[in-house]
Amino acid sequence: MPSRMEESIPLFPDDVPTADIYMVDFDRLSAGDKEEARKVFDASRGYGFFYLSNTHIDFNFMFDVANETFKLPLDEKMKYEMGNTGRYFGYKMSGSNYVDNKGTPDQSEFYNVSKDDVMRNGQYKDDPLEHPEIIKRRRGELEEFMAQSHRVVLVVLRVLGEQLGLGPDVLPDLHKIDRVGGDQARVTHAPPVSADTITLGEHTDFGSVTVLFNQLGGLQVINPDSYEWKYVKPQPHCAIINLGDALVKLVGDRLYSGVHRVVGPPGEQAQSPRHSVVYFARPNGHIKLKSLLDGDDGEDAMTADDWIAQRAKLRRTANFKDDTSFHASRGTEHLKNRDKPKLDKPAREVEAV
Ligand SMILES: O=C(O)CCC(=O)C(=O)O
Ligand SMILES: [Fe+2]
Repeated sequence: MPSRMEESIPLFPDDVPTADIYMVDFDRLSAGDKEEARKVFDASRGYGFFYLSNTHIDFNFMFDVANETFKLPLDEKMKYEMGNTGRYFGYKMSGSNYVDNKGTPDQSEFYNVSKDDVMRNGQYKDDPLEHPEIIKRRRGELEEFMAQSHRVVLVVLRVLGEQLGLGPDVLPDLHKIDRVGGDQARVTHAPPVSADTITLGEHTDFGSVTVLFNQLGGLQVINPDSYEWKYVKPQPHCAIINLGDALVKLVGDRLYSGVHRVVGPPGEQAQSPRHSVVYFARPNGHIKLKSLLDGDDGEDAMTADDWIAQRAKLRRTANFKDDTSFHASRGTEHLKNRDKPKLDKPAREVEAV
């Protein structure tokens, strides 16, 4: 039976182009089902996006967190603003990132919460970050949300590593939940705008694996063959999983980080403000983003922490100068008609995981 919240959400229209992406069952995937593993691998070399059902992640409370956080007065939220230096935790005000190569400001607010802060890892053990009361109050639930999301990410990494011939533990070992890094939970808000307004500009995610929940349409992903934008239709109770550039670097371009953006919700949904809830898993901060499959010595590779800081900083409107600074802010998304991910050795038969 649909929940009250779902009943009150206007229907996603059936006359807009939607991405034909796989639905994967997490219970079956984590039990070693080969067909589900094949779908994950195919998706990771196609759109770079797939749906995941049965994640067992308690995410509904995060929509309440989003609602209450973004309703706070701007001067309260600005106490936690992340600034222009590459710090990526705290509040991002609407307009502080840009959406295109002309520097057009975005229309999205974020509140990013660090996994290490919530779990009191490393420097946060004795010195946690300041947050609005609404976030502080929910620390226990946030910790649970992060742990459950991270568990899903580790299964996805294990399955992908096996199929690339890396073995099951290599990628999970670079994403230890109790080691410091840039992993974070995010809530977002965009005001009701028309479907041709870009609220969050075209990008690839910076990290390894993203676990996303949304209720309203507006997320669009590029079809890697036709290079056309397609909507990702929200599926009730399911996560949307996508890969980020840090993982693509670790596997030497053999997987694909989907290019995506957010526009105003389509059809009747356009009158609604839009929230989304995200967990971004990133490699542990000291990990060098070098290919694990090409004998790369990593001499010129950036660390995961430096990579995030560079991208976060250069996407800020305050740091936008011209087309050159715009291109410097990018991961792999500007490579129009990117080569299909390379796979110079055949994918290994998927083994029971
Ligand atoms: O709001 C969404 O559906 C996607 C958000 C997103 O792409 C991001 O925060 O990186
Ligand atoms: Fe994203």
